[in-house]
Amino acid sequence: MDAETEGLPPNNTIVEVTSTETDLATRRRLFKTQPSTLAARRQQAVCVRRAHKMYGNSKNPNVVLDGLNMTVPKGCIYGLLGASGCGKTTLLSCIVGRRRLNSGEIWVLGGRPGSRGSGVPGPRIGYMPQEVALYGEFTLRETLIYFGTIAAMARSDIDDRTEFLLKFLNLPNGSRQVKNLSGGQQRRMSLAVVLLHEPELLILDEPTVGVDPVLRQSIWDHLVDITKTGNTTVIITTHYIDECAQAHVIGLLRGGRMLAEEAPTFLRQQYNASSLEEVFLKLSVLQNMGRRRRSSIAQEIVEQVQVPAISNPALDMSDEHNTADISGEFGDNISMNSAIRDPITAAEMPASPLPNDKEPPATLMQYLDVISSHHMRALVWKNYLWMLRNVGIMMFIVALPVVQIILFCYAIGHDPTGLKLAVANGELSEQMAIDQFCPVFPGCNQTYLSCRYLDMLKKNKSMEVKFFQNEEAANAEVRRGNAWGSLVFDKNYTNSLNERVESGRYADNATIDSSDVNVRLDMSNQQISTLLYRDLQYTFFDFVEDILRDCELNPKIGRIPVDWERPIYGTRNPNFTDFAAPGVILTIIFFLSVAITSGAMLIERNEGMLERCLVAGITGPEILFSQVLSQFTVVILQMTFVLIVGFGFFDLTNEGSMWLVIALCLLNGLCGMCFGFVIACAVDTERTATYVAMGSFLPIVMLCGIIWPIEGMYPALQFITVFLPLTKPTECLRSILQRGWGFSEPSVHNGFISISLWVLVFLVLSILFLKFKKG
Ligand SMILES: Nc1ncnc2c1ncn2[C@@H]1O[C@H](COP(=O)(O)OP(=O)(O)OP(=O)(O)O)[C@@H](O)[C@H]1O
Repeated sequence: MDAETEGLPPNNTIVEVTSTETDLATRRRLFKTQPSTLAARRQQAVCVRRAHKMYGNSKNPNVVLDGLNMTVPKGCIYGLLGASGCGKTTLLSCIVGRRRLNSGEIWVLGGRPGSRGSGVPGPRIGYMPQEVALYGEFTLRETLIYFGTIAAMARSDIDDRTEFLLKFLNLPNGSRQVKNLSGGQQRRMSLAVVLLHEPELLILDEPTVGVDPVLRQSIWDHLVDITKTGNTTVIITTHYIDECAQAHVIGLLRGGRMLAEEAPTFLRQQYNASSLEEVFLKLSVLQNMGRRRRSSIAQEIVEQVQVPAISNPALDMSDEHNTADISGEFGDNISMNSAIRDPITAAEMPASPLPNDKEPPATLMQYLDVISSHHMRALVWKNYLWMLRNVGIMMFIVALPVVQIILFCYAIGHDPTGLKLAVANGELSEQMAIDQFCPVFPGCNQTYLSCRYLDMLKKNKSMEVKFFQNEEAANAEVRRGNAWGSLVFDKNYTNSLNERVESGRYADNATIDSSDVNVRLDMSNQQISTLLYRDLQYTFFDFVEDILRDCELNPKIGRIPVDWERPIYGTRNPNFTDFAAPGVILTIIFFLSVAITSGAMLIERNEGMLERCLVAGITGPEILFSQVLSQFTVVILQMTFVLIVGFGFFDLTNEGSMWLVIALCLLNGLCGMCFGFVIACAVDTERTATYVAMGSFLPIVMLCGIIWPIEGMYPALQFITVFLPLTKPTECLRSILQRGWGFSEPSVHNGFISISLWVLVFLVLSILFLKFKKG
C-alpha cells in the first residue's frame, strides 16, 4: 500500500479530502513513531525495507519496486501474489542476491545477500527460477547428483533423496534425460532440484505451473510439512491465487508496493471477501483511490465500487503490535499481524545463529579462497558430462581447426601458376606465330634466343605463352583480360642481344632498344603483377647465366653485381605461407576458443543454469576455472591436430623448439577462452556475442601483423598494435619458426609475457562482469 493510503482514517469510510493542508495535518496527527530494530529484522527469514528497483535509464525509467516493504517470518509459507509483470521475479532475484536494488535494504536469514558469511547465495537457500534451467542432456539422476554435490551432500544422501523426490513428484525413472520430459515434468524436476538439499529458505517462482491438481495439492502438503518444524521457510509465487489459501502469509504486490501482507483467512475476513482474488481486487481499488484521490476520477471510483469498511492496518495498531518489528510502514504491521496469529510465531522459532551484522574485513586468504573443491568437482564433472553427451558437436569443434589449417596450407601463399602471357615475337614468321611454334636451341647456340627465354619462363615458372602476330594483337589480349601481360621481341632480338653483350659500352641505342624485351603488364592484381615483375627479371638472369655457362664463360658476368649470399634467417625464396602461418595458427586457435567458451557460457546463462548455479553458491571464479579446465582439453586437442597437420603434413617451416611452439599455442588458446568468457559475461544474447566476436576478429587479423607487416602500417596504428592480444605472440611464433630463436630472445619472451598479461586481464574482466553485472 502506498503512503497516501496509510493516511486514511481508521474506520476506513472513504472521505474525500479536498485540502492538501488538512490531509497533511491528519497524516501527521495519525502518524506514530514505531520501533524497528535491526536485530528484529534480522530475525526474519526475509526482510525487505524501502526497496526501490527500476530498469531502463533515468530518462525512460521502468520502476518495478517503489519503496516496497516485505517481511517473511521464519518457518512460514509466504505466498507472493501479483499480476504478471508486477515485479515478483525481480523481487525474488534481489532476495537471492542476483540483482541489486537501486536503494533500500534486504536481509535474508539474518544477513545481507551476497555479503561474506551470509550464506546467501549458497546452500542455505534453494531457488527455483521461472524457466526450467536444467541441462537437457543430463538424466534426472545426474542432475540431482550435480546439484547435490554443489550443496556438499554425501553421495548416499543424494541417492536417498533422489529416490524420495522422484517418487514424490511423480517423475519417471532417474535414467531419463531431462530434455525427454514433458514441460510439466521438467518443472517438477526443477522443483526436485531445490528440495534436494533441504535448504532453510525455499524460493519457488511458480512451481505449480503445468502440475495437475492432485500433485499440486501434494506439493503444498509437502511445503506445509517441511515448514512445520520452523526450520524451513518458503516463498512461493503462483498464478493460482486461491492455492495460496494454504500459505501462512500472503503478500499482494501491485504498483511496486505491497498492498497487504497478511494471513489469507485474516485478509478474507478483514475485507469481507469470499476469495483472495476478491481481496486483491478491493485492495487494488483502494490503492487506486489513494493515488488519485485529488482527482475527480476518485469520486467515480468511490461511487462505482463497493469497498467494505476496512480498518486501515497502518493505523490500527495496539501496543502489542508495537513491540514487534515495525518500521512504521505498512508491510511490517501487516506481516506481524499474520505472524502473531499464525501458529508459528517468531517467539516460538528456534533462535538460529545470525551472521555478522557488518561484513568483517576480509583477510587476503579469504579473498583468495574463492574456490571450493566440491563446487569444482561438480562443475568439471558437469562440463565433461556435457561434452560426452554432445559428442557430435565436440567432434565438429575439434575438426574445425584442422579443416581450417588444411584450407590455409592448400589455398594461401603458393605462387600462382599458369599465368598467361601474350607474346608478339618479331623473330617468328607469321605462320610460326599461328602454329605457336618457337624453336629452342640449347647449348652455346645463338639462334632464336627469344624462344629460349620464353621456354625457361614456361618451364621454371609454369607460365603459359601465347603467340600473336603483332604488338597490337598481344596488347588487345591483355586488355580483354585474357593475359596478364604482353611481351614484345624485336625481329633482330637475338642479333641485337649478342651485339649488346659483345659491344658492351659501345653498343648504339638502336642495338640496345632492339635487344630489350618490351613488357606491358596488367597491374590490377598486385600479387600477380609483382610476381610477374619478379619472375620475368629473375628468369632473364637465369637465361643469361645459362647461355654463358653453355658457352663456357663465367655466369657471374651476366648477373647484376650484387652477390646474394645465403640468408641469415629464412630461405632464398621465402613464401607467403611461412610468413602468414604463425598468425593464422594463432588466430585459428584463439577464435575457436573464443567461440567455444562464449557459446558454452551463453547457453548456460540464457537457459538460466548459470543463474541457478550462482544462487546455489557457485562463484564466478569457480565457473571460469572449471570451464578453463574442461575447455582446455578441447583446446589441447585442437592445437595438437593443427600442429600435426601444419608441421607434419604440410611441412611448414620450423627452425625452433616445438615445445616453445606448443607452450605459446596453449597460452594463446587459454587467452581465447578468457576472451570468450568476457564476451559471454558482458553481453546478453548470442547475437550480440557473435557481433562482438566478429567485430574483434577483423581488427585483430588486420592489425596484429598476421597478413601484413606492422612496419607497413601508419605510425599511430603501429603503436596501437602493440596493445592487441595477437601482435606480440605472432611476432614471437614467427621468430621461433623462422629464426629458430629461443626463450632468451626478447621477441620470444615478450610474446609469452604479452599473452600471459592478456589472459590475466580477460580473467579479471570476466570475474568482475560476473560479480557486478546484475540487474
Ligand atoms: N532485465 C530486465 N530489463 C528490463 N526490464 C525488465 C527486466 N526484467 C524484468 N523487467 C521488467 O520489469 C517488470 C517486472 O518483471 P518481472 O519479471 O519481475 O515480473 P513478474 O511479476 O515476475 O512477472 P511474471 O509473473 O509474468 O513472471 C516487467 O515490466 C518487465 O518487463
